[in-house]
Amino acid sequence: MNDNSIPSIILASGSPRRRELLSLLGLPLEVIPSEADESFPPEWAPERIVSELALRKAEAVIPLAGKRDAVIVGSDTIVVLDGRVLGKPANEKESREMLSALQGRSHKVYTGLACIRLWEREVNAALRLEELGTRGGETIKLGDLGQFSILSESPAGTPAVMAGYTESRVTFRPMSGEEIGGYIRTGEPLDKAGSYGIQGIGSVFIEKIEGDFYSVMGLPLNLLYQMLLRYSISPFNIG
Ligand SMILES: Cc1cn([C@H]2C[C@H](O)[C@@H](COP(=O)(O)OP(=O)(O)OP(=O)(O)O)O2)c(=O)[nH]c1=O
Repeated sequence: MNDNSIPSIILASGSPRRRELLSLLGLPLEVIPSEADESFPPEWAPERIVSELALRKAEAVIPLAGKRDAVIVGSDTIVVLDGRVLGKPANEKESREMLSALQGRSHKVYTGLACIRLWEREVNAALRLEELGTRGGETIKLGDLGQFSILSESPAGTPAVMAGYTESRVTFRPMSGEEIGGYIRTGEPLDKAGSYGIQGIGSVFIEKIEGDFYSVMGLPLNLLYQMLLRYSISPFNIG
């Protein structure tokens, strides 16, 4: 297989971190940021929030992607502490509150991932928008890291839409008020779920991580790899 026969991966995200991580796979890559609605009902479980938001982000890019051979990838990350969902902080005050709550203890990070296969030729274009409502297909577990489900299939049996999540646990060491203030002044926390970046200077506050580093950073490459294999796309077929 050469580069031309591999469908483009379209990353439905404005996140530079997700782009950086996805580019590690070495597959043909494009970015189309998604404008999807990211609200959710309060009763949703974390697994559902991130899976559905990842799918919504990917769906929103379908009309922009056009008709061609491609896979749209959407992702979403939340931090959960004592059952409370921490998204991105609205301002420095919220950032300080989040970091004060996270320091000296463990929390969970959930990252959702969704893939939608697009086909150029109508005959194979099984994906119709109404199919996206289909639920309840095969579910594949990835040990205790997470799982993904195949949500619809093409007539040829090719999985068209997949969505899933990973779950990791991150433990912060205790932080002083000065450390929290100093960290906020670096600007790193402001565009990140939970107000920290495990991949940046925030790493100095991390005591340990149980789970997947790249999931905490925003894109589970291991989960994505498993999904892409279902489309017969592998980074190891290149060259
Ligand atoms: C916990 C944590 C989150 N994050 C980031 C990943 C995500 O970019 C962000 C969570 O917000 P998201 O809403 O998941 O993503 P986004 O708005 O940045 O990008 P898009 O919706 O366009 O895909 O927080 C880190 O970079 N490091 C971390 O350690």
